[in-house]
Amino acid sequence: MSCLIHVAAAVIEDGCGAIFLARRPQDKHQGGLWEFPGGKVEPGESAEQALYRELHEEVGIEVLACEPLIQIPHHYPDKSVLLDVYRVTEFSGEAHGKEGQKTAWVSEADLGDYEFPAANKPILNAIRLPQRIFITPQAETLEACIENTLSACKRAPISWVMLRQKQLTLDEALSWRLALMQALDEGVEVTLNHPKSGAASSHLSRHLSSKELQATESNPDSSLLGASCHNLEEIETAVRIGCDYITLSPILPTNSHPGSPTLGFDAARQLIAQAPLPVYLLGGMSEEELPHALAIGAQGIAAISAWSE
Ligand SMILES: Nc1nc2c([nH]c(=O)n2[C@H]2C[C@H](O)[C@@H](COP(=O)(O)OP(=O)(O)OP(=O)(O)O)O2)c(=O)[nH]1
Ligand SMILES: [Mg+2]
Repeated sequence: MSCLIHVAAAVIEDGCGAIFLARRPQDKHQGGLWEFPGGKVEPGESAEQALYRELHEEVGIEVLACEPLIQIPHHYPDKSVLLDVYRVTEFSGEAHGKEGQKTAWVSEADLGDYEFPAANKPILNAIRLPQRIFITPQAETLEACIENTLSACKRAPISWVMLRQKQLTLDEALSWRLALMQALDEGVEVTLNHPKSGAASSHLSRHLSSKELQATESNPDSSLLGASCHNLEEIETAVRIGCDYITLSPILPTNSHPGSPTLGFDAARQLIAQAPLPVYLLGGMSEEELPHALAIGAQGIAAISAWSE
């Protein structure tokens, strides 16, 4: 860990859906690529202090409010960095390229048009992914599944649903997914968690069990891919095959697996620190646990019963 260069970087938001980017000078490491402004944490500084200083020096703003977004350890051939990324939600001053660098306010949807250093892929995922994943409880019928999901969406601002109905064939699961999408508000993502999902058409958001993860060579297309992980080895596999996010479980005891060993928040925190991708805590999670999950660096929580009656 000691050879990692600690860097504080900022996702500066204008409150209307745009994010401020700067272009790295040609002569610097990763030169010519777009970046989230920031720089190296100096000895004696906290990451947050470095963030405030760098944003004052590089883009001429004073940070008024920020929150941790994600930490990414990344190894380039020539150096290793630990990107400590914060969301800057309030600031004073007008952001501009104080050191002559090119800058742009870019809408979240257009971030994909910009070329970033390789370490930044997880930042882009952390920006676009929500804090909650609702996993559908096993349902006898499609109608019951829709009903369960709609009622969960009424209890919390859920914009991501994982359709997990292991009793269905792949074709049935695909048609349930379409029906579910039609029943939900526009913009709610439905990810398929099914043992045969690899055989479905590409461009489908999919979630792999840890067993399927072991059998997957790489992310074959650019669609959103996630995996269930329980330990560091599985996390490393998920990163290697190009997963966009993972769930980490079991965090706390659950009714569905009484007596099973759990990770707890401390082990989860240590695993998250080593995971260069957004992590959702799973197992015994509820709205009350969400702030705790965010505080240890998780992207959010995934749950079945948290938002059910
Ligand atoms: N600020 C920033 N750095 C990034 C991003 N992605 C990424 O890989 N990096 C890497 C590139 C550099 O190796 C390192 C940041 O160092 P830096 O060159 O910005 O450091 P600095 O502002 O303190 O400038 P200096 O010491 O070179 O004068 O982190 C990103 O999005 N933002
Ligand atoms: Mg910099």
